[in-house]
Amino acid sequence: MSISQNIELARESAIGREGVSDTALSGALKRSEAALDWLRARHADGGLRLLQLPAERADIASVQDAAKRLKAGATDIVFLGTGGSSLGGQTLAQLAGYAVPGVGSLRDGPRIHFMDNLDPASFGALLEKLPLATSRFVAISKSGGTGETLMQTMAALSACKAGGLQSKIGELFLGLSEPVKGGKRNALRDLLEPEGVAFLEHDTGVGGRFSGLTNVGLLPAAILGLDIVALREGAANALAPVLANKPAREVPSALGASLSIALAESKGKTISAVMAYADKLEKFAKWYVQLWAESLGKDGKGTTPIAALGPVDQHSQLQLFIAGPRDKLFTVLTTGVAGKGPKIDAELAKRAHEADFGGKTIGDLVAAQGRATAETLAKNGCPVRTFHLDTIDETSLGELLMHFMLETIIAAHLLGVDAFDQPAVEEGKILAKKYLAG
Ligand SMILES: O=P(O)(O)OC[C@H]1O[C@](O)(CO)[C@@H](O)[C@@H]1O
Repeated sequence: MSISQNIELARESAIGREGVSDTALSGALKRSEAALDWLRARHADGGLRLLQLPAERADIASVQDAAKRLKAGATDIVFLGTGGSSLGGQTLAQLAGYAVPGVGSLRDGPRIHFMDNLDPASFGALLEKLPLATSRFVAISKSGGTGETLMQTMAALSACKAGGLQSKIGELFLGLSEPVKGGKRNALRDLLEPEGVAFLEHDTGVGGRFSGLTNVGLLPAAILGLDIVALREGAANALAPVLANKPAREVPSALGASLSIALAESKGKTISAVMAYADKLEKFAKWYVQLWAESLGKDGKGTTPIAALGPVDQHSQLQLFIAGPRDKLFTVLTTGVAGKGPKIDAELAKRAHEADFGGKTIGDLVAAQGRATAETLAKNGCPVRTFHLDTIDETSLGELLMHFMLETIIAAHLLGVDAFDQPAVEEGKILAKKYLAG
């Protein structure tokens, strides 16, 4: 295991009445045994594809090949897709420097653009400024029918055609969507295949928000030079305790889910705030928000996820976190940054009235801040669980993603909701299409 979870600062015995009682936690852990049995059964019968992914290697070569083809001669690679068709990829890409606050644009290699939000100004500017002949477009949609992705793809196609690149569309574009089956139409395929665009197949058994470790997330990761097998190996580390038939309290994902739901049910902690102390985990927190929200928010149930980044959000949300309503469970993620980064000159530190900064590294301060935030929250009666990753690499990130996917599935069992659908978002989509047509 390359990550460790600690829930001690979320217990009533440690922080007082706002913490989880032993009785409530034990009750939820007991109920989560059924979820673990279900996961083990689905792993054995292959009924939940997500659980096969950690051991899957058959698709690695096709992802590597596609990455190599896309990268050849490319100045820019544009990912078209939204929600789960983008966030997993962004999370992995950030490990290789994509969109790391402040320094993402300094990365070597092709520029990477994830156009996950639809905005006419951004997309218009992108198409105007991109060197289209050396750009590649990857259109990702499990269903093939998401309006935002179709709009982006059509606009990009038209721009390339207008730029005299009609004969090159097959080289410039790649699609990633479910295969057509049962006569069901797939709009993305209908749009791109007649132009000679090849497709990678979206795993039919893995929903968008759970697809970060399929080719949806692994393709951008491979383009950015990450070790995609190590991502899967990391995921196996999170799955191993589930499969090892351990009791729920020894399975980190079951313990996390039980803590969360026990605190929601017994102490009204209806908000789950994740605060990561690493720029490279900023997208991870956004990915978590979609995963938790779309999987659990059903039938009047669910808890509301919040993403925060440390230390910067100490200067933004922390006041509310510590002194606002007592409705949150905090998850603080720290990494082994002590001793890392630029070292501070002692003389300069004195002149800045911070003599104690002298001889310390930036990582020393960030490590101290992560620890201090968790302890301050706890001292103020706010339940906190901590995660520590010594290194943020492919193995630990793969483990982290799988941990949270398992935790979400187990939490859904505890709440009695279906983790894998999202019926409520369909209503707005239908109405938006009606307004557009009218
Ligand atoms: O991959 P698709 O089918 O384009 O869907 C994109 C996103 O839209 C949703 O279906 C609904 O918002 C998400 O669940 C999904 O990740």
